[in-house]
Amino acid sequence: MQDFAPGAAVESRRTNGRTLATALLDALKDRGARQVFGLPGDFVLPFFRAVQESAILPLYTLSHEPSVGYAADAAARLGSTLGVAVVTYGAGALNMVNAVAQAYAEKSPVVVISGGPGAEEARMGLGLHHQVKSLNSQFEIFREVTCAQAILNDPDTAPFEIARVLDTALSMSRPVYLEIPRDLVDRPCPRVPRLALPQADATAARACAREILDRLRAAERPAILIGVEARRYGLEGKLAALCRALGVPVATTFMGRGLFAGEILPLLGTYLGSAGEPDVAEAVEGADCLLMLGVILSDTNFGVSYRNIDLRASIRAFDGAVAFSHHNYPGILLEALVDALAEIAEPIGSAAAAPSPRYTTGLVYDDTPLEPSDVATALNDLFATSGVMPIAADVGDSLFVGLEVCETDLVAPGYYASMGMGVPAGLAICTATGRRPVVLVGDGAFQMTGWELGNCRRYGWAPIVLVLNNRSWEMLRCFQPDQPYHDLDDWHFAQMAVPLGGEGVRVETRAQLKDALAAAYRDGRSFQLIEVMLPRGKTSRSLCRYSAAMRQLSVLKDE
Ligand SMILES: Cc1ncc(Cc2c([C@H](C)O)sc(CCOP(=O)(O)OP(=O)(O)O)c2C)c(N)n1
Ligand SMILES: [Mg+2]
Repeated sequence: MQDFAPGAAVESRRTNGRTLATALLDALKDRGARQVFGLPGDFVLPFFRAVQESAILPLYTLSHEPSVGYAADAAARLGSTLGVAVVTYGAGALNMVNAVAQAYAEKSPVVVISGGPGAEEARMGLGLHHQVKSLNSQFEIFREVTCAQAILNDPDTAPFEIARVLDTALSMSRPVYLEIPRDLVDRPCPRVPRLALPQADATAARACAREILDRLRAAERPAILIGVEARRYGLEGKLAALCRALGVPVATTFMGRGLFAGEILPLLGTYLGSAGEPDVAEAVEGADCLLMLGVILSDTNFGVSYRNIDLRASIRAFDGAVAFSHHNYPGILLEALVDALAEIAEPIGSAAAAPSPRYTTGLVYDDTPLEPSDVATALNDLFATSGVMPIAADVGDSLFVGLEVCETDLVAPGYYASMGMGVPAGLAICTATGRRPVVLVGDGAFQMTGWELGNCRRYGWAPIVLVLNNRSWEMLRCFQPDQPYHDLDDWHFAQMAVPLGGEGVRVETRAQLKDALAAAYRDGRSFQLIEVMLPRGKTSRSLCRYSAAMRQLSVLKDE
């Protein structure tokens, strides 16, 4: 049982008119949540009413629960804070499991709040609508994709359960699950206490930092690889300063793409193994001491390299521990380690703040038919003159086109890689940052959640949405070229934009794309859908290299 901050017990006897619902909403806001995404149902209507009437957090509803989960996940990533998804019991919550699984795999602190059966109806002994097997089935399903869970069925313990679950979401940076019985929503409830957060062991962090620096100093070719925890724990500024002080070359992982936008540090670029820039691969794979900070050891981060990284010569700080080749330091939070390293940092290498990695610009204005990488070049040209915009990229070639756009904030599921996040994440960027995003999404992924654009008008959202329409599941065709089921029909998405409340245009040439982007940038009154027609069988340079490397690797493994 975790300790509570002093005075928590005293506070617990005063409710000050708070209810279980408003105590939960206050606790979410106190811990950094900025909005609630949701889709109601009868089990959660009482809680929805409390969200609406209390106005503690703004409420945005979307049209399908996977999108609610993706939007809450994106809001969490963008703000390095809690994202909130409120859904009904059964049909709603279980519809969102995949999005929450993605948040778990990619370390995003989404708070799932599901309405649940009240005590009386639970005792009726009848199967309830939306119930699957037992009344606890949903709780058990979410246990597998979250790091902490609670059913708030006891108002006396509810404040402490809420504190335990929310503070675990923040410290682990992973999703959590709260079920709120619909007959308890308005029950009086004291303020949710602040837990006494686990104190970082500064002595251990300093000892670990000294050992790391000794190893980096002793190495001939040290390198640093930084992953998503840098964003999840809001450490990009501290890490950029540390890397400048050390003078060691830095790369980000595939999932860490978009980190350090606007920061100055010796950043080589994104490590993509043999599918990326050779000099970046050489620096990472050839390092005789690779310091990995906040990196998920996944196939998408490391799976495409001819040379396996020598993990025995690497040091990995992840999930609150630091692993060396033959020993570990448990209980070292990343921020405590970065602070300890910064205390003793000195120049080890001579890698100066590198010029920003190379990105293609100068798309020729002519009638040449478009290819996927032209989209990145056109965006780089736009950003060079108008300033960068945050990007949400879906899975398919749009994920790889996003790699070819210059450094900017990027939300993309680069590891769990579920389709459907692009448009909902773009809508979340509108609410979480107040900035106008660019969404990169393929036609297949747009068929899944693109319709959420129909919610833009009532909330005043105006994303620029680039639908890469190759009438194909093209990324799958890269892996399996000879099947007709990768061919999709032409859905003419641009023609659907106006009925959904936006503007749409179909483009086929480089000149048409440049004109459409310029017009979309000028028109912030509604969402702007640009349907980019692309040939089947053509992919971006990055996806082409990635799939070639995957094929080459599978050939090598078969030999
Ligand atoms: C929810 C979901 N379903 C299926 C997949 C498998 C899958 C891909 C990955 C490998 O798992 S890439 C891809 C095709 C994407 O098509 P589209 O959006 O049109 O993009 P593009 O044509 O650029 O490929 C699928 C179906 C997935 N990642 N996520
Ligand atoms: Mg496609």
